[in-house]
Amino acid sequence: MSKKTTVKTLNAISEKGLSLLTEDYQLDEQADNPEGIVLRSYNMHDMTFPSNLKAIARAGAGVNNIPLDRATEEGIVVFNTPGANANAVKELVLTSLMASSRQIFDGIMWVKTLADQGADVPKLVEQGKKQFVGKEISGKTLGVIGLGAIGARVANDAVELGMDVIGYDPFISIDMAWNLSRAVQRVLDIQEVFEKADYITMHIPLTDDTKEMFNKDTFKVMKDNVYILNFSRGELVHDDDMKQALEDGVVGKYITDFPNAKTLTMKHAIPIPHLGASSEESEENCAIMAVRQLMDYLETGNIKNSVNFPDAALPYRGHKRLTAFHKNIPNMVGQITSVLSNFNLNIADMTNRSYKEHAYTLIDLEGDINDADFMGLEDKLMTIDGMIMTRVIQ
Ligand SMILES: NC(=O)C1=CN([C@@H]2O[C@H](COP(=O)(O)OP(=O)(O)OC[C@H]3O[C@@H](n4cnc5c(N)ncnc54)[C@H](O)[C@@H]3O)[C@@H](O)[C@H]2O)C=CC1
Ligand SMILES: O=C(O)CCC(=O)C(=O)O
Repeated sequence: MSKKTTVKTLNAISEKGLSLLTEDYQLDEQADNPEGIVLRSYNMHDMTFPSNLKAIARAGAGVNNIPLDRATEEGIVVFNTPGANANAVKELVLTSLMASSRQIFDGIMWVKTLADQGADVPKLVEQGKKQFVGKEISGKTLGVIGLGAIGARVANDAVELGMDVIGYDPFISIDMAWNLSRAVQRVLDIQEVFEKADYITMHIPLTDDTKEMFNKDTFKVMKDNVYILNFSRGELVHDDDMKQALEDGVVGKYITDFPNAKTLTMKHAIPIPHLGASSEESEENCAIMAVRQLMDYLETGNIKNSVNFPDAALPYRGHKRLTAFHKNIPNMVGQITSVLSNFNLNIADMTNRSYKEHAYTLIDLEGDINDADFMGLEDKLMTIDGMIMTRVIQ
């Protein structure tokens, strides 16, 4: 019996996805040395990668919880599931936008304080409700920073709700640009969003460039009483500056899906316990996509939706296949094919794709090849300068 491939989960992953793992796999939450890992927001930064680990599948969008550079250096592919939870996040953004604008959260908290007022409750409600007069969003300006899977959906639906929408994304993909409503006004300078918007929602990854993008300098430019929605990552906002801006009334409300000890005590902050992607549908979509991508890579070497390797695929026709991940430098393919010819192995098909400083080569080998024909092949390939990882799939 051939050895099963071990997959470990680091968070609760929907059964709809995990049940796709066939009998060739064993799912083991305690495994020390799995070939694949599936996770959601688990922080992997302090984790040493197991020696057998080949792939990490993030059931979700953000990958700031995974040490990408280290994974790349160790030849471990990292996947995410673009768009799979975007509708869930969009719905919660729009819910929060409307609910906060109508002071629903404050109103609910207040009305609960009347619990011991007996028959007077209806009268007190009618007297007290004037504290919670809100604003309609129709006709107001929404600034959307980041027009990817979530931002584009939020922008389009906000247009349908009667808002004037300004969008900023200097790196927008062609697909997203096509999907964007023509009523969304795209701007090239983020300052324009800060200056004009009554509500600002951010849908960007956390990177060195975006960290604390919302700070006292950017608050200075914004309209007084602007509402800020953060369903992206807590670290995009400078907490102390936000606290001050809320106290000064520069920011009217801060709705954040990423509570921490500071935001929980901020006046006018509305903390949500990271529920953006927590819908049944989104959890299933993400798990199914993550597990499929992981299995495809482990079984065929094909890559789709990686954040650190190039996407690459060859139709898998049962050939013995060699995969190699290496530096994107001249003559790597030449050196690989030369090693193959020294081993008397003939190429049936191949592809080579690059992403930034790295490249990935998939080679199908022709004919009936025995295990013995591969003896020493991977060791030899690993002696090529710039080679990071090789794998024979048989
Ligand atoms: N609250 C939650 O549960 C969830 C949070 N997220 C967060 O939302 C973020 C966005 O998710 P998606 O829309 O699915 O990702 P995406 O990759 O589809 O879109 C991100 C967009 O941000 C743009 N962008 C990057 N840097 C930018 C910058 N400096 N200024 C303006 N635009 C910039 C990119 O060009 C891209 O279009 C994720 O990175 C993650 O951190 C995602 C899913 C669930
Ligand atoms: O898995 C989750 O609940 C978090 C989703 C998220 O933050 C993301 O996809 O970036």
